[in-house]
Amino acid sequence: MHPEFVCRPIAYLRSPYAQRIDAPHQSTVVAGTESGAVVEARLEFVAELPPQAYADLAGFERIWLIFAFHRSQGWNAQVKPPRGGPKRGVLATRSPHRPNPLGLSAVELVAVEDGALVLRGVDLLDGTPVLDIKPYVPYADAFVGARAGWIDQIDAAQGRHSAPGPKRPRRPPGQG
Ligand SMILES: C[S@@+](CC[C@H](N)C(=O)[O-])C[C@H]1O[C@@H](n2cnc3c(N)ncnc32)[C@H](O)[C@@H]1O
Repeated sequence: MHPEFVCRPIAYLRSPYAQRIDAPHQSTVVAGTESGAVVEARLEFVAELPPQAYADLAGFERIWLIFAFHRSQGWNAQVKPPRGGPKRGVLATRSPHRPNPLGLSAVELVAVEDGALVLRGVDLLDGTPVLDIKPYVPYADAFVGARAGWIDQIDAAQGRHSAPGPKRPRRPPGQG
C-alpha cells in the first residue's frame, strides 16, 4: 500500500472563470476581456494561515500556484490534447485530468493585501483550492529554449510558437 499525503488548502481563488470552457489553457496565454480590460483574480487565504506566512511576497513579479483541479473527475493514461494530433501520455501533457489532480501555474502577482493576493494571468476556475505558493525565481525556474517534445513537433508542423514571448536561439553545442 502506498502512503497517502493529506493536503489542506491555504487559500481559495476568486476568478471570473465559472466554467472550464471560460478559462484559458495556460496562465501565460490569458487574453483580456472583450472590452480590453485586464482580467484580475483574488486569492483569499484561509483564516488559519498566519499573515507572516505570506509576508515578503511583495516584490516578486510572479508566483507559482500549486492547486487542486477540484472540478476534475477521473483520469485516463492517454489524453487528446486540445492543440490536436494523436493521444499523448497524460504525464506528457498539462491536462486537468491526472492521477493526482494537481495543477501548477506561474501567475502575475499584482498586490499583496491583508488576507489576499491580487493576481493576473490565472487559468483557474473560481473556487479553486490552492495548496501551496512559491516565488517564481528566474534563475531557478526559467529554461528559455528548452525542448518541448511533441509540442515542438506540432508547432514546427503548424509554423507557430506555443511559448509566449521571444524565443531565444538555442546555444550551439559545446557553448555551455
Ligand atoms: C490545461 S490546464 C493547465 C493548468 C496549469 N497551468 C497546469 O499546467 O497545471 C488549464 C485548464 O484547466 C481547467 N481548470 C482550471 N481550474 C480547474 C479546476 N479547479 N478544476 C478542474 N479544471 C480546472 C480549465 O479548463 C483550464 O482551461
